[in-house]
Amino acid sequence: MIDYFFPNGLPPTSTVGMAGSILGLSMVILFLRYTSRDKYPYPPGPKGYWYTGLPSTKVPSKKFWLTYIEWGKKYGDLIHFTRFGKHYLVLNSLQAARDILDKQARITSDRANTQLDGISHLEEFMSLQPYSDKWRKSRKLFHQIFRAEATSQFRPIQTQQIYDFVEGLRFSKHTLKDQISTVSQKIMFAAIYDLEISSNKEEMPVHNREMIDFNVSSNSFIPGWDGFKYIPFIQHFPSWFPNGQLIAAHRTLGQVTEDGVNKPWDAVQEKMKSDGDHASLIAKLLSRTDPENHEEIHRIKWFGFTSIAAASDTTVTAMSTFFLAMSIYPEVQSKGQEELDTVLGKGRMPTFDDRASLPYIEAIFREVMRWHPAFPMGMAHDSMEDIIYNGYYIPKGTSIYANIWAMTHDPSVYKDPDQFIPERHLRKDGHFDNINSILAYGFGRRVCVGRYMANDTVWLTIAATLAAVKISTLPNENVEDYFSDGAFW
Ligand code: HEM
Repeated sequence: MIDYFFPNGLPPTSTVGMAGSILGLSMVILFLRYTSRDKYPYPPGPKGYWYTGLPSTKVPSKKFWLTYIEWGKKYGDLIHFTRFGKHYLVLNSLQAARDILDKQARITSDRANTQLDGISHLEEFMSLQPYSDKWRKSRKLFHQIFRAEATSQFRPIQTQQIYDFVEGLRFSKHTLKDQISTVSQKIMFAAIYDLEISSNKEEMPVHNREMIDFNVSSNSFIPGWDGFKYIPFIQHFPSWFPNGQLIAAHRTLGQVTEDGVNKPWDAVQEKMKSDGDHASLIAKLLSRTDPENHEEIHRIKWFGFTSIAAASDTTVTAMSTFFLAMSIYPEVQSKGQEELDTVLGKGRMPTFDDRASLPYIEAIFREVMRWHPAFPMGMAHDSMEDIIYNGYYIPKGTSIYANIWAMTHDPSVYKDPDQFIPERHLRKDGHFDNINSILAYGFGRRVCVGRYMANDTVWLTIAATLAAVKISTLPNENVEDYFSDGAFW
């Protein structure tokens, strides 16, 4: 009988002991989990049904960040709900975000990956990778390239492209939105691949656009909308099944992503063969990598497309926000232009070296980042352990969203938060808050790794545009149309 269970004889006592210990430990963990769960309630929030959780009709898809502010009036700064067994938590206050996402970053820096994300290759993007060795190695690579001291390498590219963009504002036949999107992508394609693109409608930038559009149209950034992905075996469900189109769309996205990664990569490989002087960032990274180190080469390949995808639309949103603000607040525009005229003299274009002498332009930049943060609710951080916070139980595996919008529009911190008031950032001592305090870049160990480059691009766009163009004279543009929904989507 015993032989039946252990055909190779009884296991050694140490193995039995170990198994016993593991069993015992598991029971203790289970016990602790249950006692934590029993002792501490989940944070308050709207209730749903067993398993399916909050119905999708109750999960807001438009201006969702505002809905959570409304819900906050009823439930408080922490709002909890479930969808298909997955726990979601929205943090409406900066204090809670600092406590949970910054101070406990060791256990709140995960990203959830599902079977569907594997189909669409989303798991290859550093921004979407779980908190793992794979992510750590990618993040290190990004950090080397985009850390504060290194981003000055991109300034010549940013300067040339932004000056050309400003020049084009006077006569270009393209819409403002296309011009902004083009310059944002031009900067990134030049910086990463040394590839010149002339329009956002070209094949390579379009792959990037399609990927972003997918994430936006599938509501990927909205707390709870990805709940269906956690249904077991969802990747095998037929297309007529609810959400079946989204499952099929993940397969299509897989192809888009592959093209997005491969096309510029192949173009760089060609250039490296045909042009001995080719010195793109990708080529430089490859030149110091062992050709047999396939893991590192794979990482560099995905570093390229991830940078393009992460940078383009976020930067576009910040730039567009600036144009919107200037068209609505002409007095702010005039003040910025006066400062430029006084400090630089009429007709001189600003450079990065002028930044410290232009406090009002700096204040406009800070206000742009506050007024319409590009990612109003950032990206979800998943918890890797159970957390007890302020007497509430946040289970392991909860997707935690910081409501950045709520924090940058907190009336107790910002008077008249919906108004665009650069003066609120000017202090008597002439100093500004550390650039890392800009909440639009997120939190903890997942904070935007490209923020120093983004600061440069957005700041120079503001300064150069105000130095050369009066925004109300843009040809037949109603800038507000670009923000039909309060942010770029
Ligand atoms: C105004 C422009 C930008 C804004 C507002 C912005 C905002 C953000 C936010 C909110 C996150 C998520 C942070 C979190 O999880 O807490 C993020 C992540 C990221 N951003 Fe940016 N971003 C901008 C530009 C850029 C640029 C220029 C790059 C260049 C490469 C970049 C690369 C990334 C990457 C790779 C991540 C993922 C980091 C990780 O998961 O470890 N971003 N960004």
